[in-house]
Amino acid sequence: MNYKVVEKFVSINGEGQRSGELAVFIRLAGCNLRCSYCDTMWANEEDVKFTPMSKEEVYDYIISTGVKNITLTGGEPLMAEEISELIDYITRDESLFLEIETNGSIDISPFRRKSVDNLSFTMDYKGGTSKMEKHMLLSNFEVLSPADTVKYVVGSREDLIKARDLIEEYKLVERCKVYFSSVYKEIELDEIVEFMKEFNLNGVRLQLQMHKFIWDSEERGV
Ligand SMILES: C[S@@+](CC[C@H](N)C(=O)[O-])C[C@H]1O[C@@H](n2cnc3c(N)ncnc32)[C@H](O)[C@@H]1O
Ligand SMILES: Nc1nc2[nH]cc(C(=O)O)c2c(=O)[nH]1
Ligand code: SF4
Ligand SMILES: [Mg+2]
Repeated sequence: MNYKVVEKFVSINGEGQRSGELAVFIRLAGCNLRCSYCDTMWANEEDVKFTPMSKEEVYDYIISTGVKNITLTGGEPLMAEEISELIDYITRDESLFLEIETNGSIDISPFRRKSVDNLSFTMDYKGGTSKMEKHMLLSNFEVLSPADTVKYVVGSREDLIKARDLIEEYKLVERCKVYFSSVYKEIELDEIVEFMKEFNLNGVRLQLQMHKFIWDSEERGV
């Protein structure tokens, strides 16, 4: 089985629990959603150029970098055929830590491995601004573990209000990490902070896409 790799690179992880640390990025082609704000829509085009790589070739590339954090992303990585083989192949090396960026529309339970503790999901909840909210699979909230993250990429107060409601309904802060991220340049960052203060959102963390402060926001391979 070959995976459609559109990008592979080492950078600083700009998002999530390991942001600021080095990470190897494996970006796969294709996505089942079309978020209004997607900053990687080029990877989802039908005719996007990719390098077909086997799980062994992906693993060998990862090892060649000497970097221990891996971010498997896309596009939507969990929609790739036989993706669990790649996930299992990478995580069998306990010196590596695999983080999967996923869009919240795909059931993550088949990929959860009880015995594996070097795998974490960073799962979006797509709010109204994305125009993809109807695709959210709420049952995923029951599958998340303390190692995982729910990421709300917010572009409006309505997105924030929905996030707050779900955080409360599913007691998410007790279940996993909860991050707010801004749709890039769509919402004033202090509006998010004021919202967190207004509703005493203890345990929720505001993240900024660090890589967009280091490089141009359109830059690829970073
Ligand atoms: C490109 S997506 C790929 C993984 C997966 N398809 C998803 O959406 O979670 C990686 C992350 O970038 C975020 N993202 C995409 N476009 C963005 C933007 N314009 N501003 C902020 N975050 C963005 C997504 O919400 C997601 O958390
Ligand atoms: N530097 C950097 N960090 C990231 N963390 C998650 C990313 C993603 O596109 O999934 C990403 C990305 O595209 N670049
Ligand atoms: S799910 Fe992720 S890759 Fe797909 S369109 Fe939305 S942000 Fe882009
Ligand atoms: Mg990105």
